Formats: sequence, structure tokens, C-alpha cells
Amino acid sequence: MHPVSEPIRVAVLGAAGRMGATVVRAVEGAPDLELVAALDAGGDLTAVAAAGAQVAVDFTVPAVTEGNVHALVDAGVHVVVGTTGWDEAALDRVRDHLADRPGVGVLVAPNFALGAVLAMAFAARAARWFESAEVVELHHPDKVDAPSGTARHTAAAVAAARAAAGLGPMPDATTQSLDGARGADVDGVRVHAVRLRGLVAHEEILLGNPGEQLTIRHDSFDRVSFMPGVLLGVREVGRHPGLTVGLEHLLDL
Ligand SMILES: NC(=O)c1ccc[n+]([C@@H]2O[C@H](COP(=O)([O-])OP(=O)(O)OC[C@H]3O[C@@H](n4cnc5c(N)ncnc54)[C@H](O)[C@@H]3O)[C@@H](O)[C@H]2O)c1
Ligand SMILES: O=C(O)C1=N[C@H](C(=O)O)CCC1
Repeated sequence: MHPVSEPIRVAVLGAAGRMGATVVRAVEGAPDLELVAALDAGGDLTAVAAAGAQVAVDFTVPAVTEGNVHALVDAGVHVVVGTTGWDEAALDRVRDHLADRPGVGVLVAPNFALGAVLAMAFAARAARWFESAEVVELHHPDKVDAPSGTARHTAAAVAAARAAAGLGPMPDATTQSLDGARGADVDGVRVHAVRLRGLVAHEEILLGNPGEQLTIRHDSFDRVSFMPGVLLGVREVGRHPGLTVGLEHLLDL
């Protein structure tokens, strides 16, 4: 007889939202996980530790997610964060906080869809071979942040790969434009955000050379696409103390 291990006790923050509600169903459907708390705006964060949660999953809003993480780290609860809007300064604050809480793990991942993580990795790998690279992200119009966390993460990875290969700025003769026409600048990579009813979450990385183009595209048609990655994060975060940024670090890419 194999010993039967106890389920991991999980709390979900933002449980009434589009992603939070999907995560609640995914946790309830996983035999090795147990949902012990589901909170939305106005909920009492101390209920998470009080319910015995070992891992909390945060799909809330950019304005509150960092505060949630610090409170949960103080309570000794591992955190899986899908909420976007993080910048380097906020990530550094969490990293510093975790240095005082050895054993606690926080995973911040802008995209939990396995295909999106692979698209980012492929783009970073291809970037050094192309003169030009731009990112287009396309989302549902209820999204509050732009560009998407995924697009920021992708552009930063493409920029780092270009810098490591010794590539300079991309060709661009634009000297006159309406504000915003050339998109946002993420480490020198242009990022364009589309908001359109009917979409869920989509990204294209366009890579150009004289006479050729490589397009890497990923589409999430349904929020269930994020669930295998979220559940992987829940199962793994306790084995990765400190701060991990990006699901790619758990996928052996
Ligand atoms: N990492 C990924 O794979 C991934 C995938 C989809 C969405 N997202 C991100 O997840 C976030 C949520 O997206 P969504 O579409 O579910 O948004 P949503 O607006 O549907 O849900 C957010 C929920 O958070 C709740 N909330 C607000 N303040 C709260 C607080 N203090 N405590 C608890 N709950 C609070 C809101 O009431 C709402 O129910 C966004 O930042 C989005 O970009 C990430
Ligand atoms: O629906 C959203 O909002 C999404 N946000 C993430 C992002 O900003 O990258 C991931 C995809 C869906």
C-alpha cells in the first residue's frame, strides 16, 4: 500500500472574477487539492491563514495584488500570482521581503497557458536572428491594464536576447507620428495593444528580416487554457522558496 498524501489546502483571491471563478472550479476538480477559502473584494485576508491554506492563488486587480502578497508572505502562505501590472520595483520588494521569510515561495506568472509560455520562449530564442521584432497583444475589452503582462514579459525577453547577441536598435525611420501610433516601448521593443469584444487573450510576436517574416502566435480561446499552469504552480510553489517570475522556470524549458 502507498501512503495517501494529504491534499494541498488552497485559497483563491478574486474568486468572483473571470479567472478566480475558473480557478475555484479547477481546484475543486483536482483530487490532490482542497479549496479552504475563496475571497473577493471586501474579504478578510486573515481568513486565508485561519482556514489553514498552504497556498493562495491571486487573480485580483493590479492595485491590490502586491499588498495581498506581502500580507500572505507574513502569514507564511505560499502565493501563486496571475494578476498582472507588476513592475521591477514591486518584484524587488517581494524578493526582499522573502529574504526574511525563508521557506516561503511566491510565483508571479503573467501567463499560465502552456502555449503562451512556449511562444515567449520561442520568440526569445529566435530574436537574435532578426533585424526587427514587435509584439501585438489582443484582449477582451474588460481588461484594465495595457500592454498585457504577457506582452511586457515577452518584449523584455526579446530585448534581453537581442542585447546578449550584441544587436543594436531596430530599424525605424519614423520621425512624425500621432501619440501612441508606434505602441509602447518595452526595453526598445514596440508593443501594441488591441481591445476587441469577442477576444479572450492572444499574442503575436512579429520578427522581420529583409524578404522574410516569422510570426509566432498564441491564442487562448477559453480561460480553461490557464488552468493546467495554475495547478502546476499550486503544486510546485512550495518547493521553490523565494520569488520565481514566469512559469517557464517550472517547465524545464
Ligand atoms: N497569469 C495569467 O495567466 C492570467 C490570465 C488571465 C488573466 N490574468 C490577470 O488576472 C487578473 C484578473 O483578471 P480577470 O479577468 O479575472 O479580472 P476580473 O475583473 O474578472 O476579476 C478580478 C476580481 O478581483 C476582485 N478583487 C478586487 N479587489 C480584491 C481584493 N482586495 N481582494 C480580493 N479580490 C479582489 C474583483 O472584485 C474581481 O472579482 C488581471 O490582472 C489579468 O490580467 C492573468
Ligand atoms: O484576460 C486578461 O486580462 C489576461 N491577462 C494576462 C496578461 O495581461 O498578460 C494574461 C492573458 C489574459
